Parts: sequence; structure tokens; C-alpha cells
Amino acid sequence: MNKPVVLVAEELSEAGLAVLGADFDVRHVDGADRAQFLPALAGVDALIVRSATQVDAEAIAAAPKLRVVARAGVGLDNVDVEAATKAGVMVVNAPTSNITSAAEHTVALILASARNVAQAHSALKGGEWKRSKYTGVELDEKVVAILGLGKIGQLVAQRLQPFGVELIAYDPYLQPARAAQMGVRLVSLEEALAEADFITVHLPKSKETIGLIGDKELRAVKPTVRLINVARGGIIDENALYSAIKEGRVAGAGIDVFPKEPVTDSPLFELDQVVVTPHLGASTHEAQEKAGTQVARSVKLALAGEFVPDAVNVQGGAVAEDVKPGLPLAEKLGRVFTALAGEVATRLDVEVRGEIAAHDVRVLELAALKGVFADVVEDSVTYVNAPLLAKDRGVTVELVTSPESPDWRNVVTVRGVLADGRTVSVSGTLSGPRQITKIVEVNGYQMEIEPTDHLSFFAYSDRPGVVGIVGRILGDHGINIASMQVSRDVKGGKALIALTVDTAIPADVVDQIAGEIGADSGRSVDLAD
Ligand SMILES: NC(=O)C1=CN([C@@H]2O[C@H](COP(=O)(O)OP(=O)(O)OC[C@H]3O[C@@H](n4cnc5c(N)ncnc54)[C@H](O)[C@@H]3O)[C@@H](O)[C@H]2O)C=CC1
Ligand SMILES: O=C(O)C(=O)COP(=O)(O)O
Repeated sequence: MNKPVVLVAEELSEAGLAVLGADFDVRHVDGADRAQFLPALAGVDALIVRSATQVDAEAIAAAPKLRVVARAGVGLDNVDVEAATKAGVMVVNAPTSNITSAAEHTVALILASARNVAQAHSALKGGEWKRSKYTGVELDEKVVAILGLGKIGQLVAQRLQPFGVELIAYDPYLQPARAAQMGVRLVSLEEALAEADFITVHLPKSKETIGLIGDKELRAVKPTVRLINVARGGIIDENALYSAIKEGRVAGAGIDVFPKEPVTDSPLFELDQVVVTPHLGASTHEAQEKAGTQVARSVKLALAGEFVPDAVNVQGGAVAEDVKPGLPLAEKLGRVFTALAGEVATRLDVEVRGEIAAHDVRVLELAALKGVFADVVEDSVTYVNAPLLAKDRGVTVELVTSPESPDWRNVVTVRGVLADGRTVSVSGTLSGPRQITKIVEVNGYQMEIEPTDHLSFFAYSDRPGVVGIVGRILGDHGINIASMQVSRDVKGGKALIALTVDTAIPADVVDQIAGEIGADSGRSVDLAD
């Protein structure tokens, strides 16, 4: 069988490639070369990128088999996450892989800018012994403003504290108390601009942040200020920064990122007061090893159809260890539900009862939805597109949780209302130390049956002889019964036979059984595929 194809579009660490191992057909392409990149996407199951590859709607459309885009780093501004989600493609990143390296590079650029290291280095290597020209400034007792006090911003704050600086930050999404715990005073952008001796940017690239520091803002800063950008080009407007330095309104800058990359002709390059690096914030062996191995592991999980903790476009949030075994259970229940219903419900409740309901179990709703649509749509149903399939079909979905369980067990129920008003439900649990999946309820009938590959249900009026008829017909067709249970509401009332068989029951045999026992309904579901 052909191995899943993983296209590596930018440099991935050896450690990351080793995690992929021999399980995949690993191919390489220059993601920055569109003429090469787009054709290479045909037949690709997973795509691994960094910051130089534009994974836009065109690229996603060129990869009809694509199931996951993995960004070996933090920033996702080069990935059209919305387009990926619409296409049912999971997007994952490595959110902590390179934050230490980026924070350390920030400190490097702050010090290099403060002490004119790069400029003095070039002059001396060029034969000039000049000292007063490169007189710098201390960090001690200076004010450092951090724009974006997130993972990297916080690491920068920690690393700068020993330099005796006063730390302030602008981050409207952070609580002042949380910042205070880090020894940082939250301020407005205006206060940050007015008070700072150093301004360092650690913001994601977004419509909000592009141009955040423009001409107006650079007229509100101290003329001795130095600006550092190890986040994304364009957050500090490059032309405004150039003019501010040329006019003596800004003392200097340390820039690692640029509006368009690669770049060799930025106006900033002609300014002696600016130290630059070619997007090196994450370029350490340690960061690349972490980023590569983390995304490789995510790719393996995604291609195995499993839940991926670092997925950014899956609603399920973090998944507690206790919840994870419920994922295949919920998915199976979703498939059984649709087989019983014979159609897509207009409304679905996914109910989680028991101890695991104390956790965030939104991912179980996703898994159930994945199962509900698994046998309904041609395309592969993923944690990403399952909610979109429900929305597109006008199916309202609700997650219901209750730490109280009908018995001591964790029970997941998929319950739905069909177009004609009928209700269908199926519940399951995980039983015993081996966490075996058991169906414990179907349409209100209690049972305890393991949903193996071939499962069937027949609803009928309770009376003698029915089990024998079912056994005879299956025997006549050489179909062996693995397990069978009868459940009824009251003696002589309505009953349900649930059975698992070793080989699939053909539709005509299902109809024959239903006909001979006068069944209200007969349903089979094959979970094998
Ligand atoms: N140069 C390089 O090699 C690297 C660059 N980066 C860049 O650094 C950025 C930040 O990374 P992390 O700290 O991990 O992200 P993060 O998401 O942990 O932190 C971002 C912070 O910015 C804040 N924020 C968002 N929008 C804002 C706005 N409009 N105004 C003020 N604050 C705002 C958020 O509240 C959050 O606290 C990434 O998005 C990426 O673009 C990350 C790694 C390496
Ligand atoms: O992780 C990020 O956001 C970065 O900017 C790192 O970019 P890179 O992977 O080095 O191209």
C-alpha cells in the first residue's frame, strides 16, 4: 500500500525527519518557489512549512488529498487557516518550540543596538579603530516597553530583569494583575511610547497589528528610543522608522523581520543606527530540533485520524488524558447513530455523563460528529470539518455534560431528532481495565454489547421464537453470530435485538430478517472500514 506523502517545503531538522521515519513518503520542495511548490502538492497528505512558504487558498486547492498543514514554529500568518478549515485540513503549529530562541535573539538585538556591536564590528574589520563614534547606552535603570506580553514577551521580560530595567507592557488582552506577577506594569500604547527607552515587539501579525507603530507613534517617542522587532515585519512601519531615524527622532533599531522576505534592499539597510538579521529568531539548533520533532509527531497523529493537541483549527481545546479514550468511543457511537437513523438528524445532542464530564470534553462532541458524518460524505471527515458539515446541513449540535452518571461509569450518548420527529439515541461506555467499548443503550433499550466490525439491530414486538428466526436465517447464509442481546421495555411489549456477526450481513438478508420477524426496523452498521 502506498505510504502517505509528506511534503517538506522548508528546512526541517534531522530530528524531525527521524520522527517521520520510514512510515511516510517524505518529499522535499522549495516552498518559496511557487512554480515548483504548487505542482508538488498533488497527492500530498501532509505539508510541513516554516515562515517562507505561503500556504494560501490556491496552494490548498492544489492539494486535494491534503489532511494537515504543519507549521514548524509559532507564527501562522503564512497559512490561510480559514481556507484550510473550509477544506477540512487540520492546521498545527509548534507553539513553544522556538520561543526561548526568539526571546534570546531579542536580548541579543537589544544589546547589539544599545552598544553598536554590529556597526563597530564592521568598522574595525574594515580597518577603522573608532571608539567614541560607537559610544552606546546602558540598559540599567532604563524603561523597556514590551508590545505583546505573550509567551515570548514574558520570556524577554524575565531575561531583561537582571539588567536593572523597568518593565512596562502594552497588551490589551492581559490582566494587569497577571502582568504585575511578572514584575511588569501594563500601560496603554501611548504611555509605552512616551516612557520607553527600548520598545520590543512580540505581537502576532494581524490586521490589528500591522502598522501599529507608524509615523504618528514614532512622533510620540523619546528621541533616544531604540526599537526592536523579532516578531513580524510591518508591525513597525519600515518607512516611518527610516524617516524617524534619519530625522533624529529615533536613536536606533534592531530588526529581524521584514514586510517581505527574503529582502536585500530594505531602506533600513543604509542606516548605520540599525542592526539587522535575516529572520534568525528561531534559527538555533535547539529550536529547530523541537519544532521539527513536535510537528512531525503532530503529522503522524493527524494522518492516523487521531486528535492533535497542537491543532489550531479544531474546537476541542486541550484534551485531558482521562478524556482521550473516549474519542474512539464517541466516534463509533456517531457512526452507529447514523446507521440507526438512516439519515442525518436535524438536531444532535452529545451527552457526556460521569467523572470525565468534569474535564473539557468538547472534543468528544467533535469525535461524535466525525462519526455521524463518516458514512454520509465522500470526503474524509476530520475533527476540522465535522462541525462545518453539521453547520452546512443545518444540524444544530449541543454538548450536554453531567458529572452524575446512571451508574458509576462514564457514559457518552449521541441522541438526535430526525426530520419526521423521531428520536434516535445510542449510548456507550468504556469497560474494564482494557477500556473496551460497550454499547449500553439504543433507543432507550438497555444492553451491554461490544460494537465489533459488524453490528445489527432489529426492533420488533416481544414474543417467543424471534431469536430462533434470526439465528436460522443467518445460519442459512453462513453468517456466524459473535454476540447477541435482547432488550425489551416490558414483557410482551417492544423489544430490540442487538447482535454482532463475523461477516457483514447483506442488505437483502437484513430485509429478510426484518420481514420474517415483523420488525419495525432493521439496521446494520459496518465499523470495519
Ligand atoms: N522572528 C522569529 O523567528 C520569531 C517570531 N515570532 C513571532 O512572535 C509572535 C509572538 O509569539 P508568541 O509570544 O509565542 O505569541 P503569543 O500569542 O504567546 O503572544 C502574543 C501576545 O500579543 C498580544 N496581542 C495580540 N494582539 C495584540 C494587539 N493588537 N495589541 C497588543 N497586544 C496584542 C496577545 O494578547 C499575546 O499576549 C508570533 O506571532 C510570531 O509572529 C515567533 C517566534 C519566532
Ligand atoms: O515561529 C515563528 O513564528 C517564526 O517566525 C520562525 O520562523 P522560521 O520557522 O525560522 O521561518
